[in-house]
Amino acid sequence: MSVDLDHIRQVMEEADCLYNEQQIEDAIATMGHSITEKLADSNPLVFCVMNGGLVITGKLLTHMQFPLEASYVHATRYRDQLTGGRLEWKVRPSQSIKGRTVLIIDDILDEGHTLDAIIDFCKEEGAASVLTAVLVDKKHDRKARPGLKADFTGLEIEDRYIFGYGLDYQGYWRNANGIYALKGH
Ligand SMILES: O=P(O)(O)OC[C@H]1O[C@H](OP(=O)(O)OP(=O)(O)O)[C@H](O)[C@@H]1O
Ligand code: HPA
Repeated sequence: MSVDLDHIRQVMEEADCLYNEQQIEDAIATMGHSITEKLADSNPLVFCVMNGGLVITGKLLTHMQFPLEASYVHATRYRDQLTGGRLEWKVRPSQSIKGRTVLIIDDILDEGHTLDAIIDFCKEEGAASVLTAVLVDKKHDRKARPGLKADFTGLEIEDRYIFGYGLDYQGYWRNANGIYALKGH
């Protein structure tokens, strides 16, 4: 499918900025501090959830100055759509997670099916403990289970379709240096 770049540019021009770069960087630094307090002595295995987790993971890692191993998993359920479908695993963890403390980092906890599936997988593989960190938690009552929360959350956002800082609109604007809400959604 060909992409209309004029549309992609227009989406950014019309979007509402919910958080600017400084607000997000401050939230990431606070998350890094909390994660360090909790995990500094646990030799964790840290997984970025590709693709959306790319930006937050890279930035968060520089606030985690203790021994850890960093790697990635790739799971997707939105595939350029505005609503989620079935979770598809593209890359599962390549190293053994048995007995390890695992930290999963993603851009967003929306309905939470993605994180839940990755948590279940890590537990089935014998992880000693599984913690989660997300840049944003979307406020609504459609969570995969009541009260679902990440262990570390950067920012809360209203119930709109958002992009920037790893989050995409039709595969674009993961590189936007703020968190933006799509006009009309
Ligand atoms: O909480 P949920 O409702 O499950 O949604 C959150 C997931 O959706 C997005 O991934 P997506 O499937 O769009 O793939 P992407 O990371 O490649 O954008 C996002 O990066 C999270 O992984
Ligand atoms: O609001 C969103 N924006 C981009 N990707 C997403 N994946 C789940 N929710 C969202």
